[in-house]
Amino acid sequence: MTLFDRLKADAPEVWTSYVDHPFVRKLGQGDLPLDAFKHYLVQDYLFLIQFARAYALAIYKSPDTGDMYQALEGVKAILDVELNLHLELCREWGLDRTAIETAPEMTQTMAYTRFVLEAGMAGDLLDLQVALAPCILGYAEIGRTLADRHGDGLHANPYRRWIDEYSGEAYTRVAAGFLAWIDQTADIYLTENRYPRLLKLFGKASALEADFWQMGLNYPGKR
Ligand SMILES: Cc1ncc(C[n+]2csc(CCO)c2C)c(N)n1
Repeated sequence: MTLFDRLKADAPEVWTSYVDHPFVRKLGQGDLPLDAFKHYLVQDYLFLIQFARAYALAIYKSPDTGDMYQALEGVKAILDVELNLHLELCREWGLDRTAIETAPEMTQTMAYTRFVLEAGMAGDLLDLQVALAPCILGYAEIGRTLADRHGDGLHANPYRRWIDEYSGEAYTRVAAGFLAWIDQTADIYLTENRYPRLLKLFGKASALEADFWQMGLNYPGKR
């Protein structure tokens, strides 16, 4: 069993509250209000800036160069791919980079990103990876679930691009690489007596992901 499967099995409720959140269901059904998605995506851009810093911290916390290169791939995936995908989508709604980067950061965005950064600063690479895991592996699970559940109707779904991105081959490979990377670190650092603390980090990060979706549903101007 992978460390990720063990963590999920020990935190089933909070994990489901994240990967099966009403925001995710609506995204898959295509009936999520566009204003909710826009609000989410602008905050997600701000989230990713901090997340790139967390991945950069993983380079600093790496025990060897193999880990450093793995973490570097994560930094590049965010700065070269993810942020540009967000900018492209936002441009279609008339929002440019300056508008997004000067948008006020929501409390939920701040809470989640600073939590991950703090987990990494206070701990070792394994703590940081466990705090990052719901984000990296949860989106792969969500993408796969939505593509399986709504595959036939996706051509008519306005959020198809997002679902295609996270269910696609390239992202599936990123997630598989991350899954193997955590287990490799666990082989070095994991002892049974530190498992409860890792489970707490995993549960908290998953809860903060669910809060992030909820923030999207509570978009400004919602009646
Ligand atoms: C709130 C929130 N959680 C997770 C992701 C997913 N994600 C974050 S960084 C990254 C690229 C990793 O290589 C991916 C897929 C997101 N965008 N926003």
